[in-house]
Amino acid sequence: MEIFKYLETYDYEQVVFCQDKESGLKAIIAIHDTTLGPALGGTRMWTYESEEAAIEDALRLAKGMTYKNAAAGLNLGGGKTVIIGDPRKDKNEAMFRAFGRYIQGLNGRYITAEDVGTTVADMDLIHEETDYVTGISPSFGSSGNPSPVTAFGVYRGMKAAAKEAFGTDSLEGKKIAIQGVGNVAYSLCEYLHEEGAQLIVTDINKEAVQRAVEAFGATAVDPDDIYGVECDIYAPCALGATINDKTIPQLKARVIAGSANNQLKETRHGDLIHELGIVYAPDYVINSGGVINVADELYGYNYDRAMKKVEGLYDNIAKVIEISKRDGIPTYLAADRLAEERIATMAKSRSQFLSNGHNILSRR
Ligand SMILES: NC(=O)c1ccc[n+]([C@@H]2O[C@H](COP(=O)([O-])OP(=O)(O)OC[C@H]3O[C@@H](n4cnc5c(N)ncnc54)[C@H](O)[C@@H]3O)[C@@H](O)[C@H]2O)c1
Ligand SMILES: CC(C)C[C@H](N)C(=O)O
Repeated sequence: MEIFKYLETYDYEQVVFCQDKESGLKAIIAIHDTTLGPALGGTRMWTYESEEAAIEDALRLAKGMTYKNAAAGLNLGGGKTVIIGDPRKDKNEAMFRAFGRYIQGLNGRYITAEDVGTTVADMDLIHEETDYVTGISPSFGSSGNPSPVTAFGVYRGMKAAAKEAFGTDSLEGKKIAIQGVGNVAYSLCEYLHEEGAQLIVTDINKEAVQRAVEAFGATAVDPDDIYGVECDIYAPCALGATINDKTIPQLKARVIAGSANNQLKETRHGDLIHELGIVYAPDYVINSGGVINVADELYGYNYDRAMKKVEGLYDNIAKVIEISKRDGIPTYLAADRLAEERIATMAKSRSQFLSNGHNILSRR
């Protein structure tokens, strides 16, 4: 990978490599764009096949956060961290403390939170070293685990997409196929069950499936069978890239709305589902409830205020659908347009000179 060429092509600002031999920390902080404000994005801990794969993931995820935060209406830029390691075996206190010091060194250009493989307890350790961390324990007056709020946002966005496909946003009696019933999807199931939807679930973890079957009367299917089940809505809530050449021909759903990041394997798959008339709620718009929730901590966390904002994801998805119809483009492109237009507008409105503590006048 020619790293500077890549950074230049996709307009990245900064990449920071962090290592601490004693604790085993190997982390990459990628800051994509801070036009709207400091870069906020979670820390993912994962066993990568190679260092190059880890760098690529950090870069891809950081750019995704620029778009997610912009489309969510947050005054925040995009960044992300990956820590190379097995979250079940390789974590220790010193590692997260060392990482916290690296974040502090960025002096507020990057703010972190949870992502795959990291928890509220890890954020609390980072918080020992820096204030530039969110999603820490509610005992600090913070928002804690973002997953239930992400789920609420997915529920609201799903209703908006259903309105477009079925003419009503009621999910009562709708058959909804859910891939992965982890943290986000279990809470999502609660909302859907409450509204009277029929749930079909799958997970590679049999206990997670059993829990959903018992709590919500869900029907369980094998992981490979979820794409082809008779349903109205497909909710990808596990990994990315599940909308691809192999799965699209199997889909019976008229709506795709789920929490997973990077659902389209390639952008052309977004074109394909659009041509098939499937209403796709773009991943980074519908799953932005978590980041909206943790971002509220920056104002002094207020649960009701955060939930009110997340409730508004119904309107965000409706807006994306409206742009898609107005401009005759797939919804994934409409979402990009929404984010890019906001960044461009704010960049213009900020071009006015503002004196700060480090300009020449202050040194006189
Ligand atoms: N947690 C949040 O607030 C949040 C916010 C935005 C986006 N997301 C995204 O939503 C998705 C789910 O997040 P989560 O926090 O619930 O994670 P999680 O790890 O709690 O849940 C994911 C579930 O998917 C299952 N799974 C993995 N591979 C599978 C497969 N091939 N088939 C079926 N099931 C499979 C896992 O066993 C697990 O139960 C992730 O893609 C994450 O990046 C989460
Ligand atoms: C800041 C975090 C809560 C972000 C979350 N991991 C996401 O992908 O949106």
